Amino acid sequence: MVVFGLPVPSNKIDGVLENRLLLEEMSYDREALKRQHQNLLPQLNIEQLSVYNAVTDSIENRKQILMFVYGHGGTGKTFLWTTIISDLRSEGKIVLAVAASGIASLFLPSGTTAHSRFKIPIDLTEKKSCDIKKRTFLADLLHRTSLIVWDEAPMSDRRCFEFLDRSLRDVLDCDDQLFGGIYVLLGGDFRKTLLLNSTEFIPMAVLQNLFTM
Ligand SMILES: Nc1ncnc2c1ncn2[C@@H]1O[C@H](COP(=O)(O)OP(=O)(O)OP(=O)(O)O)[C@@H](O)[C@H]1O
Repeated sequence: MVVFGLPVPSNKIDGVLENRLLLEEMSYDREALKRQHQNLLPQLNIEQLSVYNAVTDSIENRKQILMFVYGHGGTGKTFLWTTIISDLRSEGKIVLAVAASGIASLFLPSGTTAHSRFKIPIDLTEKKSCDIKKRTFLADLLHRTSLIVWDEAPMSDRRCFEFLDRSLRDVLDCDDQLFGGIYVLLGGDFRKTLLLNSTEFIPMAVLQNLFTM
């Protein structure tokens, strides 16, 4: 760069360029996202808007939000996620959009499965946490993450949340806060659950205790 008289990138940018995971999350077309957000926001109904305001206010005020958005199919959860995600990503913030299944993740903007994103073990009986190590690209990404959106959450085994909680507390060195202090927005429909053993669900009472619903 110096030889060709070009500006040398700072060490900070070097870190981002090296980390493919971070680069992916920071390469969105922010102008296009801004336009998308400007188009979607005025269309939100009152309930969608109240969730939108709660999430954006909490991020602005740096007060952790743990929220569960419960709505049956077709009530506009994906529409709401897209509005929130386009807003935050247009401001350069990192939002990790995940879903319980691959099919559901396709409906989220740049969504992935929770298992793939957080390295949740396939066999949940074998381990006690996700395979996330400190000082890795994934740990760096999580350090910079503003919000996790987890769609179709009732379809995920409760151990997925427990493993992620445990791992984030460890990786983010924040043992006294749920999910290591990361803001978490869960959503889904309890009527759309797989026929699992009842001990594999997140009990409703636990959700009501920890999350705003
Ligand atoms: N506020 C809104 N204004 C206009 N259209 C909306 C609004 N909210 C939702 N929709 C439309 O309603 C339809 C269903 O919404 P959406 O897919 O977000 O529901 P969902 O709750 O995610 O459904 P599912 O749980 O089955 O995935 C979509 O076509 C979406 O564009």
